Amino acid sequence: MSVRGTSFASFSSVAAELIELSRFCHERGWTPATSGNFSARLGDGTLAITASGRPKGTLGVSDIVVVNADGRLTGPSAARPSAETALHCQLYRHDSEIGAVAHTHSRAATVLSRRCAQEGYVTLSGYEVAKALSGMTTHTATVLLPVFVNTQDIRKLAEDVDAFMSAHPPVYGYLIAGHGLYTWGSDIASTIRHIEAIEFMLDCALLEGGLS
Ligand SMILES: CSC[C@@H](O)[C@@H](O)C(=O)COP(=O)(O)O
Ligand SMILES: [Zn+2]
Repeated sequence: MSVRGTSFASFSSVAAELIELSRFCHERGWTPATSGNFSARLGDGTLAITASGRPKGTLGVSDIVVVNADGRLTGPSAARPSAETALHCQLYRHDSEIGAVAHTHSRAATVLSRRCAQEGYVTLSGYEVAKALSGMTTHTATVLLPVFVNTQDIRKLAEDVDAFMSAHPPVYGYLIAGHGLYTWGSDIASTIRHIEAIEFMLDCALLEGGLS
């Protein structure tokens, strides 16, 4: 599928890739109702991001908006950027290698993040598919996903995520309790690989019924 192998040449090509990525996640049940949001870096330092409140299975190009590094619209638009734009901006600010970000509300991420909210992290250990994560070379490594308390204070959450990422690199993604998963990659192709791998491991962990 064309989601794999993205270049960040133009808004229209990035928008098409984001629409496809959104549909890909929606078809797998990872973005129920209008949940989830997706973004990618454009060549000029701005970001293309899904508009707020739109059903992620049927996005059109008018459902993708452009914001600057602070999350503000770069031009007139009938659509508002995602309510969680600040979480995307934090990631792009934190690491210049991040080229795309995906946020899902899958059943596994929702249940496991609630189950592990007290501990503050979900550990995914012993899964071969962990090697799909960039830089991960062995299934024996543990993927640790921090779990943050859910809040409507997105700016504060972004600060907390930033502090965690600075203190505990490398971070492949994070969970928000009862809410969902954020993950990212150097481009849309690696982001979709990461989200598939992490969602798969979360599904396995949910089936296995235990986590520490
Ligand atoms: C439909 S409830 C989910 C939202 O509150 C939010 O968490 C979400 O993921 C989507 O917000 P959005 O503003 O559409 O990007
Ligand atoms: Zn959300």
